[in-house]
Amino acid sequence: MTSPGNLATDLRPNLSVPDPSALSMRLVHRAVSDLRRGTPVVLRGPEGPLVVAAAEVVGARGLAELAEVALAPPVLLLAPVRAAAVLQRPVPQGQGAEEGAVALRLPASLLDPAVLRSLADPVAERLLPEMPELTIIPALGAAAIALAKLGRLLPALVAAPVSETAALRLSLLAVDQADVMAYPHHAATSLTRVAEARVPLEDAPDSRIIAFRAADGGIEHLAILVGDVAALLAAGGAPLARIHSECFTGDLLGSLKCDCGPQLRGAIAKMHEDGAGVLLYLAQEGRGIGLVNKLRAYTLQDAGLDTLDANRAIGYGADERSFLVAATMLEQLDIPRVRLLTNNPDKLAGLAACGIQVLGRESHKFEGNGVNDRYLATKQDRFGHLLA
Ligand SMILES: Nc1nc2c(ncn2[C@@H]2O[C@H](COP(=O)(O)OP(=O)(O)OP(=O)(O)O)[C@@H](O)[C@H]2O)c(=O)[nH]1
Ligand SMILES: [Zn+2]
Repeated sequence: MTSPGNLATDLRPNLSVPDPSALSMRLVHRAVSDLRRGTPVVLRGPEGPLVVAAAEVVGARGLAELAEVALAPPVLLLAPVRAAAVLQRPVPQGQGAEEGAVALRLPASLLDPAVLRSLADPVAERLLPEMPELTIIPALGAAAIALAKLGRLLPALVAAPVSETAALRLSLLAVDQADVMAYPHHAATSLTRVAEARVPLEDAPDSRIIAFRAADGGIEHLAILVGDVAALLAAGGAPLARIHSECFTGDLLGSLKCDCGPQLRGAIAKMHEDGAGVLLYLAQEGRGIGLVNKLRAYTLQDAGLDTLDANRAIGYGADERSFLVAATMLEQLDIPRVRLLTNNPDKLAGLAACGIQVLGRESHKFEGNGVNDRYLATKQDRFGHLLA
């Protein structure tokens, strides 16, 4: 008979076989959680370690911890567009603009949570009394901005060179810059199916929902399978597919500001009419900037910016999504070829680049409603969305 001790030994994973991606993902995921709660973290890179804290959420305690371990006065890392807005002048080439982060020297009087929030947030009241000087920390700055974006925080961080020994004394987490940059790829390729169920839908009674979770334990992505996709593929066909990024306002509340609600329901209805199809419902709210930032972007749109410039003004790219998530899900669903319902050329190119055969495109357009007309026009004029 096997004793409980032996059984435990048999089930123990072989820790002598390293799984670097699992370890690095775990660290990055923890670092993101720390940043979100205002705790500083250490970022290791070729230029030496930096301690960073998110300007949006850091409080007096976080700033005191940062000061305790810093080897030099802190700077504020900002995305170039935000830095230019704070300085009220363009950030010249060679000053971090092309590296993804610009560092502003922070006089001690500005090391205050409310002032930092106002520097980070284009929607907040401007509290900056004087113009700070520009300094540059190129590569590590870019990784810090990337870490804040992973946490869907405003990409603005207080940062300073750090003594790792001092950081260890305060139990601050340390993470490698390369791991931060590799994280999205690892998360997308580590998705596995975790649950599924038959869920009859109003527009497609023969539907199943399948949930996928990444190895980091982050938010799940969903696939909605309509009809018998496997049978269609076995007969040599290519099913309709829709990559739909989550939109709380449009999908759930019927917001008039976008076309997501009609696109979601419309795609499912089309798949039912067509006999089968797959809709990938991706946890990439607001083109990957998150709901909180999308609300900020909406406020900027009310002040006159379009949907693209509003994203940039808060320090994010126009579209932060990666469609590797969608390709991994299709692969796991054994769907190697699709006809894509979309007007977005990036989705076609993104899927094809990840090895999915995109055998055709079906236009997926809905009439404007009077409120979303400018949004739809911007998608066409500035994102290059296809006309028909
Ligand atoms: N940041 C930001 N995101 C928005 C805005 N309006 C809608 N979104 C998001 O855009 C995403 C919807 O885009 P998709 O439905 O994938 O469509 P698309 O990229 O326009 O391409 P199509 O396939 O042609 O529809 C959702 O995540 C929405 O939350 C906005 O003004 N700002
Ligand atoms: Zn929407």
